[in-house]
Amino acid sequence: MAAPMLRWCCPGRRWAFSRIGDGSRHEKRFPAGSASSGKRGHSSVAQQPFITAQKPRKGDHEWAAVVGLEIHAQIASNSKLFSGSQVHFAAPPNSLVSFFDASLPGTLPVLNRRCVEAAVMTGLALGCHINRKSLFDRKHYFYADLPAGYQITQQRLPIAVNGELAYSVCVGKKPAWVATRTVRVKQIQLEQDSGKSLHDDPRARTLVDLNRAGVGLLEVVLEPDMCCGEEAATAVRELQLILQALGTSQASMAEGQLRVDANISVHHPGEPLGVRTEVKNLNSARFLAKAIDYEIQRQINELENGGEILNETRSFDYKLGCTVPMRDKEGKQDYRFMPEPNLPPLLLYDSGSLPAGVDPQQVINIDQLRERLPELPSVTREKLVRQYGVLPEHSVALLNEVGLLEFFQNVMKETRAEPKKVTSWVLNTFLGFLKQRNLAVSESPVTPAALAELLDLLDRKAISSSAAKKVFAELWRGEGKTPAQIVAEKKLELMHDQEALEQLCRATLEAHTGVVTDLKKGNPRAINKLIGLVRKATLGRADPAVIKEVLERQLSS
Ligand SMILES: Nc1ncnc2c1ncn2[C@@H]1O[C@H](COP(=O)(O)OP(=O)(O)OP(=O)(O)O)[C@@H](O)[C@H]1O
Ligand SMILES: [Mg+2]
Ligand SMILES: [Mg+2]
Repeated sequence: MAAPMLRWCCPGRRWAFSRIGDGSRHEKRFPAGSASSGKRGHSSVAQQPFITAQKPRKGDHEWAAVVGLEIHAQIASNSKLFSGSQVHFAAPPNSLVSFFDASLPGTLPVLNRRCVEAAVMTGLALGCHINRKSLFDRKHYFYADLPAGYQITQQRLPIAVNGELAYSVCVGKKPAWVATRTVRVKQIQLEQDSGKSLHDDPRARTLVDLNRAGVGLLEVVLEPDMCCGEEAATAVRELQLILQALGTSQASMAEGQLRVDANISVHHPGEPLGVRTEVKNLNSARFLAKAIDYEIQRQINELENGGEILNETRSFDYKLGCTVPMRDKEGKQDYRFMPEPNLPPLLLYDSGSLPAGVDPQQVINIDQLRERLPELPSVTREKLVRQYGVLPEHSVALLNEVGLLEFFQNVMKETRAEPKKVTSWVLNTFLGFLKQRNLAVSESPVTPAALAELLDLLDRKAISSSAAKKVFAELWRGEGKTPAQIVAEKKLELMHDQEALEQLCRATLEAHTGVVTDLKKGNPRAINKLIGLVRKATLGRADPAVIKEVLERQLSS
């Protein structure tokens, strides 16, 4: 499929800072330091330069893209939203289904306190207003994995409204900027998940697994404040980190605990927003970004060719890299919303409004939940910058990989090396090894203690940095040797015998008179050649700075 030329702008690109939406979006920027994060080889979208489209050429119509997300996060709870069935990933099909989940007549919903607390905590963390009264509604649609024929959700009066999600992006290449952007949170609603339909194509049948039916979900609805796939993926990543920090959802996209519907439209800047399409059920940050960018281009092409955009539901074909209309969702669906008659309004209290003498187990006190809020990722990042002098974009990278921050902090506890050095080793060497082998931090054969010891050796100049790389590669083999043992076995310790080094330098100068002549003629590279020759003769065990000093002294004498 040939990629058509992009002619859309995203606020934040160096060439187009126009604002779209209703103007509430804002951005704070600060320099990200000298190191460009784009070349670090990280997979995270937040680490890539934030430029994906071409500058419109003179005469081109400029297009602005608008993206709004609906994010479904599975609540981390032992039991379902309205029944006592357990919640487990990958349990045998239909092994976690109560009569209520299967919609047998005569069964009634009982609200799970833990799910309500998770919604309130998430709302508080996103600066939402928590509604003291919220309502449950039935949303009707027919699907084999929805036995009741409706889903219980909060359409009329959701539990939390009007919040804000702030996230950091690296903008530009060199110099890079870390910019903080915000997207408005329209609402957070509690709702039930559906079951799963397993399509057995060879036998032309569909099997239904109801284990997921009735699991509690938080639907976080974001206003249409974003403008491209990368921005949306970065916002989702931040929300994922927040949910994980709160413990309200494990939010693993791979395990389907975080699923995103992306709403996308395009318009000419200054004109009303265009008709949106909705790309359903994206469960990877990469596919989310790809699906959105594809859909933006498709809509622009369609409109430029005289076509129109239908308000339709689409899915992303990740093999072809394109969005396609969903056959079963053609046309606007009528969900026939109605109040859920079996659930009374959900009432929440704060310390001031708590009725006297009430059983604390029977009510939820928002103020108590506020006190239980843990440190949020944005605060952790600020602390890293303040406490260790870590560059802002490095603080983003440290939080972006599960377990990486803890690894970094554990190395810091045990080493004398500077935080800057530790950050560089953790983000470049350590993360590089992990990425190359597609491993998680928890699967690393190198422990924080081993890396700390290695960095100590480097810090007291016992080994050179190239030797340190060799030691790290050896540690990665996971044979249980300590860095000091590897250094001793491989004879990697720096040469401290000054007399021997002097002799090697002298011998090198005598054996390579051509290079010496070159140097004297003013070729600046010749000295590096000589340093390289001496290093080779020492098997990489001499410090290049010391070699240079000796060579220059001998040459001038
Ligand atoms: N013109 C637009 N372009 C892009 N996104 C839009 C536009 N208008 C609204 N949106 C986004 O569409 C989403 C609407 O979500 P909401 O849950 O309110 O309704 P829905 O999609 O109709 O319902 P459902 O939950 O059944 O999918 C929001 O994320 C909002 O930001
Ligand atoms: Mg929705
Ligand atoms: Mg929707």
